[in-house]
Amino acid sequence: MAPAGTHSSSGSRNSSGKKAPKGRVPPSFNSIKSLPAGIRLMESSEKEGQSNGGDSDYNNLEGVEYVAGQGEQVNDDSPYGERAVPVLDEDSEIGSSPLPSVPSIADSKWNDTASYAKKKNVQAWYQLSDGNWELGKIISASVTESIISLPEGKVLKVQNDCLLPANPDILDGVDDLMQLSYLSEPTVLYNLQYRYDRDMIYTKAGPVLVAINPFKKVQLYGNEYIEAYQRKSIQNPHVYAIADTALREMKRDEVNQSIIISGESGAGKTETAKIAMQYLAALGGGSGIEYEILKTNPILEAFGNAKTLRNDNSSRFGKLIEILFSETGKISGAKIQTFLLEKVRSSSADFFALICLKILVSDVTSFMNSPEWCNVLKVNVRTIYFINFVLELQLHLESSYTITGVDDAEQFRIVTEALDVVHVTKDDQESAFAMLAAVLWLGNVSFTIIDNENHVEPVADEALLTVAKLIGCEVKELQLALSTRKMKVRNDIIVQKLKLSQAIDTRDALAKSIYSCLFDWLVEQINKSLGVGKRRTGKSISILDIYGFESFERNSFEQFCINYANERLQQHFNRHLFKLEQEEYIQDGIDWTKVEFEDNQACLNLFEKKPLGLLSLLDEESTFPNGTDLSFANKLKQHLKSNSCFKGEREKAFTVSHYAGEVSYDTTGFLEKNRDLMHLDSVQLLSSCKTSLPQKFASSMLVQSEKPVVGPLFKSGGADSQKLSVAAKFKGQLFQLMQRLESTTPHFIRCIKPNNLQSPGIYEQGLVLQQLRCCGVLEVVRISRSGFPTRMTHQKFARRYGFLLLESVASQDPLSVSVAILHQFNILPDLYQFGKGRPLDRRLECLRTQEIGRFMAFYVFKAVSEGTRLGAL
Ligand SMILES: Nc1ncnc2c1ncn2[C@@H]1O[C@H](COP(=O)(O)OP(=O)(O)OP(=O)(O)O)[C@@H](O)[C@H]1O
Repeated sequence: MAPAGTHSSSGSRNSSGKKAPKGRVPPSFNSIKSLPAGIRLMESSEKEGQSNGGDSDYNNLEGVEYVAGQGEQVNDDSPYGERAVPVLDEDSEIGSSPLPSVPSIADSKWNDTASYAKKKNVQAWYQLSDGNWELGKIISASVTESIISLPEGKVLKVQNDCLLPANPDILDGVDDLMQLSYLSEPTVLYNLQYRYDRDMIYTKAGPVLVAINPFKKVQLYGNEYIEAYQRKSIQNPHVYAIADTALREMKRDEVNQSIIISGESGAGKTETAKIAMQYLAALGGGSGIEYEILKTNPILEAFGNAKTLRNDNSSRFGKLIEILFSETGKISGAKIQTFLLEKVRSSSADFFALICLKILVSDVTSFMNSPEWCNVLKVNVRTIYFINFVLELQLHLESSYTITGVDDAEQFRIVTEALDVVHVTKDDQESAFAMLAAVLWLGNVSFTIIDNENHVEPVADEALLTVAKLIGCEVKELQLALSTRKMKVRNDIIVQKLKLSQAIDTRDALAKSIYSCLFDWLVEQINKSLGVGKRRTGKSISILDIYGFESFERNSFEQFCINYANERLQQHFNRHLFKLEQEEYIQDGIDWTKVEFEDNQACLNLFEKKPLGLLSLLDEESTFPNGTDLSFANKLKQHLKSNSCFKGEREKAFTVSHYAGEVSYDTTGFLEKNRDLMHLDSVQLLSSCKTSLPQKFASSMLVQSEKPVVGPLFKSGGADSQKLSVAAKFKGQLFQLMQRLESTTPHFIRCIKPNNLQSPGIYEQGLVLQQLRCCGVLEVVRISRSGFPTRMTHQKFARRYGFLLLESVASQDPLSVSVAILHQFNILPDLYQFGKGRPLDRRLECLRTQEIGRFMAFYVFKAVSEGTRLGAL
């Protein structure tokens, strides 16, 4: 697998061979390819070769006919409302497509159909040497080879098994990938690109919503659209549609819901989460609390996001926001939980410095105009530019920290206004900004060597004095905390002087701790403001915005944690979409061929197994005072070499086979980041401060270290704070999260980044494909299509179609009515199946309706759609 972060940009603008869109078509309320609005394909005049299914007459579109009044049925049982399935003749070639799975080049059916293809001037996908797919026209074909012409006039002779069939033009840009007759990597890529080129950034992949980041404003949002989705006058895939379904299902089933948004950095997760929140706020609002909830976004973004190489506004934390509803369906409050704030990202404190800068100093203009703020923060524009963290940061990013197109002064105003809305008092705001300024100034604290053993002392300059003033401590105390460490030896306390590197580490650790405590404190303030306390009565919708799978050239502890979290989330995804689906069929006695899917349990075991899993071994090594990154790597190789998901690499590296591909980790810094030690001297310093926030931070650090914990505690150097390892804490949070998600009905949104330049209009095939593979989109379509995507209770089926029966069977039970309908219209038995009925949920349903609820499922996609059947009837 090519690493996502290092993927070579082999794609190009509109690089597929299909004709480029003629100008941009603004998205209209009716999607151009939501075919259910009454289009059906007539039988092709030429049916030859239909049995092998790969030989449709793509160019013959005269057969498209409009059939009135067939697109209005809403399928209440479908997770995302009405299915947008093309209405096709029962035996039309699209309906009878034989390709429910993603064929590899080797499985191509092309050989069988080449001669027909040639005769009908069929098009096919051909993979170029750069990995991109192009659409070629078959000029001539033999049993094994074809001659194809590519868009730029190139003519090639290729092996037939290097070609993949293309879909007929009528399927260009369909709303749901499930509708594609030929489902393969190029057809999926092309369909998504077709839509993306027309600003239709949302596409369904069965039950999953795929969202492609447009990197520009698209006309798809706002009240008009919200109302249209609420009224269901628009059926196009959208985040609003997902939020609407979640809201309806929460009310209907009285079950908590979750919207799980994933994707790699810059793919659009946070924006998507905000769009979902916007919809929920519009529909469930009224009390005013929704306004507060929306205002949490600028605050968390200001304090927790940073400009990175991949995203100008990258969230450096995972976030779960649970929106609570009253029994009447109105928003009553919310609760935010954050995960693994990335203060560990860099040992040189540059990331959190960047965050501070974003709030404090990127707002240069307003600082110039605001002497009061400068006074509060003890900074001015000139000094800011000379702060060490900033210089380090500029070097690190090789670019300026300023973000093009962002009005800093306006952003600063938005953040302070949002803090007002969530009831953070002006005094608290001032203290919070002072803490950020202290973090920045700490970066400027320098040291002089005072003896020939390289011991140091902080220089009592402007930086040191300002930090002391901002946090409210004596300068002397600060100097001591940064240059000495108290050690307990038997009953005596020994004061050890620090060497330069130790002092720098201590300084940076203090800065990081202040920053992360400040972030936690802010989240706590927000939760207090949004909390419903005992008033909580109804259900909730949780929105999870969490970093996706990461694979870079160099992968460290952060990628290790992030990818572990993604393994768990992938299992959740698998469980819900594949496993539960299959289990349901088995329970219902539905006869179906088991569809295989990648189960990632083996990889999770590699991480979680005790005592010989990656996490346990990491914690064990972190507790050894003499443990090093190298000894950790060696231990892994010693104990895990026979594990099929693990591979030892040279020196300090190892490779894990994740569901999304292999990732090699470099263990450099693993132990230090996992221990994340905070020296007691620094905690004591903060608790001795006269200002309230540092005192609060100190006590929360102490509480954390004193908490009874399950997992290893770190105690090194005698007097250091004992605490849970970062990995153990992360695992605990992840387990809690999974438990919470397990009790909800999930809705999945997969965000895709179309290019690494963060620019509109560029669609890099390779990059998109890589992400589609990583998030299992192709797999989910394959599995959903090969099952029974439409299910109805017998009652519903009988109610809906019973009137079509020639003889009145009103007195009969719903099952008999259903059977009669299917028999009357000679519906082929392989197109549907009757279920046995569900032991629990269906029985409850029965109790509710006082009817015998038995369950029936029938094929939709393999041959006909529900709409087609109506047409046929
Ligand atoms: N629906 C959208 N419409 C317009 N622009 C968008 C949309 N979604 C994302 N963007 C643009 O892409 C940028 C990155 O999106 P976002 O911050 O949501 O990514 P992310 O997946 O949350 O990244 P990270 O994991 O780094 O936080 C946004 O700042 C915005 O400019």
